[in-house]
Amino acid sequence: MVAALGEAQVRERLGEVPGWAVDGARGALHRQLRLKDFPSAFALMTRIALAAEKADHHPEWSNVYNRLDIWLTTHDAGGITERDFALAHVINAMLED
Ligand SMILES: C[C@H](O)[C@H](O)[C@H]1CNC2=NC(N)=NC(=O)C2=N1
Repeated sequence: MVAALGEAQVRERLGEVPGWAVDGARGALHRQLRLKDFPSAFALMTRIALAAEKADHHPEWSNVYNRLDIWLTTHDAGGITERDFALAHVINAMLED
């Protein structure tokens, strides 16, 4: 089991994952994206879903048309862990393609 990172550790590491912020109320990393349209948003969600399943680490998210909100938190640890930063990195890399 992975341990939740402390608040200071999380803030220190935020610089590694541009675009992500801490959502304190949810105890999660949060990023909001606006894609070109719904197919673009859903295509990205499909890619994220496959990567998440492979890593056995799954996002919380909300999609409205071209907007996608993603929260990364580790339910087993009750907070933000290395696994959330790892998935944030993977998502950011997808956005660079
Ligand atoms: C049994 C399975 O490995 C766990 O339930 C995994 C699945 N995906 C998960 N995803 C997230 N975000 N947090 C978890 O703690 C988690 N746990």
